[in-house]
Amino acid sequence: MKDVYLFSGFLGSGKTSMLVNVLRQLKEEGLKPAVIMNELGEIPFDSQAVDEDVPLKEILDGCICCTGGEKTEAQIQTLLYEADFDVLIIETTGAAHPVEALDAVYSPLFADQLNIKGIVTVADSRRWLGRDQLSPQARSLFLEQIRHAHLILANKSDLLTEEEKARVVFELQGLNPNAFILQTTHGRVPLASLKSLQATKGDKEIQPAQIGRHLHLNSRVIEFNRSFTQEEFEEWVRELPATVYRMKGFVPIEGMQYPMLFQYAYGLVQWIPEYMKMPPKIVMIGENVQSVPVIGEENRL
Ligand SMILES: Nc1nc2c(ncn2[C@@H]2O[C@H](COP(=O)(O)OP(=O)(O)OP(=O)(O)O)[C@@H](O)[C@H]2O)c(=O)[nH]1
Repeated sequence: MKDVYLFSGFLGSGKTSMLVNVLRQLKEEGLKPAVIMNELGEIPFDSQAVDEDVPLKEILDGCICCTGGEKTEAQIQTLLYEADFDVLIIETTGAAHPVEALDAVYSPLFADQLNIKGIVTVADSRRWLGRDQLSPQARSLFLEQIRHAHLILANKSDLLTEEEKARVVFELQGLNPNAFILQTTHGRVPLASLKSLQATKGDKEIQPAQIGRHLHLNSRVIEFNRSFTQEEFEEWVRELPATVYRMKGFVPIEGMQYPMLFQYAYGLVQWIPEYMKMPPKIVMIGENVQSVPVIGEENRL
């Protein structure tokens, strides 16, 4: 039997950071992991985080209504057929309801080959404290991801005071009294905590809330035809509406040879120099992102 973990969590909470960390630990133990990754947006950005020797299937989808169970089921089938692995990790998009994804894994097609260990939800601790700023639909999704988890990471704890950390754990435990909660930074979860999970059969009966269908999340690819200073770019980011939840990609910055890797999640911007020429574009994910004014577009009018 192959162990299966489902990684869930709101946009930008730290799922890919956790994935990278867990893959490393699995390899150190001599286990062979495989990954299924569903991403919103047309740029296969997160898959770069997975080493080439790890079998990987990805769905790049702009529309969350289409990232449903059938595709996951087909991906699992292909992996079982093509690849040799011991542990399967399924990273859902930050817009997915974890139980819908779990449903696909419980398919009778491979019930005798997969041992479903459980849902691990990464929560951005700061976003948890600021969850009232989310639209009601986005907040419901965030809460559902926590409610159905078997293990919760209260991630980004480096950004909180001791008092805030205690509050986050207390509140998360209140919402999901059955899950084990860990305070983490950069998704660093000990492999032993994952291994000790065993999803209860009762989860199969949970009716998916289908929240994703009502949450009008969309993604937009923004291409740049000029360079910016970091300051002007960050000023644009600061003025964006709160319904822009996530951005990632490559931005041409004045004085830098190649576009810099840029990440944005819940008010935090991260820049990392790139040593290869990556395409100067980012993906923006949120609600109604089509109407958001974009930096640099004034030149094209
Ligand atoms: N300060 C801080 N930043 C973090 C932590 N974990 C992740 N980040 C940053 O948060 C951003 C998003 O992290 P990812 O791991 O890509 O999040 P994700 O959930 O995979 O994102 P999506 O797949 O786009 O939903 C990146 O810029 C990370 O470097 C943490 O514990 N502390």
